[in-house]
Amino acid sequence: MPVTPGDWPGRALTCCEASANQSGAAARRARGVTGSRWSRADSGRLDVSVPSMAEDKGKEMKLVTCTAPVNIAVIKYWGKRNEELILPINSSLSVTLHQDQLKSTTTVAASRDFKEDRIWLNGKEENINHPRLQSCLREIRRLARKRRSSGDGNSNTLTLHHKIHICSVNNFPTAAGLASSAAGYACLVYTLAKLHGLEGELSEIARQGSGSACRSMYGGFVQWIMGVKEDGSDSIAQQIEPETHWPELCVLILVVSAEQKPVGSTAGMRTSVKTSPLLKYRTEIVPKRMKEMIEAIKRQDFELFGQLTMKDSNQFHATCLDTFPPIFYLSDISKRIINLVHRYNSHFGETRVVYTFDAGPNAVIYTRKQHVDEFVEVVKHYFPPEENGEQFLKGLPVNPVSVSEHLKSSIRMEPVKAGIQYIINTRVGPGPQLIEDSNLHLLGEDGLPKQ
Ligand SMILES: Nc1ncnc2c1ncn2[C@@H]1O[C@H](COP(=O)(O)OP(=O)(O)OP(=O)(O)O)[C@@H](O)[C@H]1O
Ligand SMILES: C[C@@](O)(CCOP(=O)(O)OP(=O)(O)O)CC(=O)O
Repeated sequence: MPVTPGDWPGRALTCCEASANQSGAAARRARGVTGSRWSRADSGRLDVSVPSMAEDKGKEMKLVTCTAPVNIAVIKYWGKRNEELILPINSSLSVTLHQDQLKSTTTVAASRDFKEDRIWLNGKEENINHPRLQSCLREIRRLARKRRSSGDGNSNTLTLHHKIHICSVNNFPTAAGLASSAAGYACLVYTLAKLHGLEGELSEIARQGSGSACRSMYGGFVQWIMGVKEDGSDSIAQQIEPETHWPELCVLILVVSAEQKPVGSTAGMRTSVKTSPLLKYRTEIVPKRMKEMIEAIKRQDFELFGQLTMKDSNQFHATCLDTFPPIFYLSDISKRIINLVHRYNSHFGETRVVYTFDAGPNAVIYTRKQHVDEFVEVVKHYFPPEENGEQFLKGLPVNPVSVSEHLKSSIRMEPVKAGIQYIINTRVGPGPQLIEDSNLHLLGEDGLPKQ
């Protein structure tokens, strides 16, 4: 999906939920809906009210909208021991990115007038029978029934019997190695939980949409504990520190390519599990790395955090190369970025910037506030943006500074024009949010995507 400049300015969001009482006409429209045709509610205002049991007997549609963040692992998850339940072969750890820059937004509507469950993703109707989507829907409904029968919480009986419509958008490229599945499934599970009035541990369900999604259920610094139980009930995410813990930590995403990647994470890790001896060795190394990484984060030790992050990214990509046939996620530009980071750090004799790469060529750079301006300038110098290209710097503002000749002579690299398409400047952020403003629902009064 192309990213339009209008996607970038962020908005702080708060909580609430809304239900729309449909007019008879709107309800009839929803009943008559077929195929993937989009139509727009012709009468404007949504009547926002919390449904009561009396209203339940009438034509009632309950709408909930939430957002969820992307997370980028510093200790990577790669490989499953159970494909169906999505149970990993090692624990992993990530940083949740701020939703002012990158987020999924999902609206779920429940109505007795809906004939079937449906989903629209980034403006296009998708198959609701996708097994991972079905796992999330099934598990949320199971949890809602369980909570209801145990009289726990305020689980909402109204919505349990109704079919639902789901509409979701990402404000960044989907399936391009920017963790859209993590934000997307976390958002879906969180929104469904709000619809059913469910609180508490939900990462076990998000995990069944996409493994890395369980970590997007929390803000700040998050570990996914691999667990040992066969039913996966102990394979859950846990927050290590909240988003406020390390205020100097900054994140730059260097987008090399926003194209869909040739080998998806699911297929890639499946082949690695079958063929890579290095991946087996990795499972022995990760437990110690996890401990050290948690310590580094707690102590705000950037040197250790950085060394572990880069080594873990490199080992993940070495595992991909050790897979047979090999998987290449890093491009020549990615490798140049790796060299640039090492030369930059060695010029200063300390770790100032660190890289990590997921299943794609885009670099995620972790650094501290005091180095952002200079490093962005260095990136611009070695990867000069295309004139008339799209806006190069998105997200948080950066102050222009000059790069010293001394630094340039240490780095000594040939600039590559337009090697990097754009940079997203962001920071550590909170977990999923419920949206208060009913104007922001992605589904209209008729239960169909607004155009
Ligand atoms: N907002 C969303 N709501 C529901 N599902 C989504 C959403 N966004 C993405 N997905 C699902 O995730 C899939 C993309 O996942 P994929 O792993 O291929 O890419 P990625 O998550 O962007 O990259 P990576 O996991 O390697 O960082 C989509 O095809 C779709 O099925
Ligand atoms: C390289 C990674 O980003 C892999 C993410 O894999 P996914 O979570 O997308 O895979 P599935 O569980 O099959 O959906 C590393 C990470 O995020 O830890």
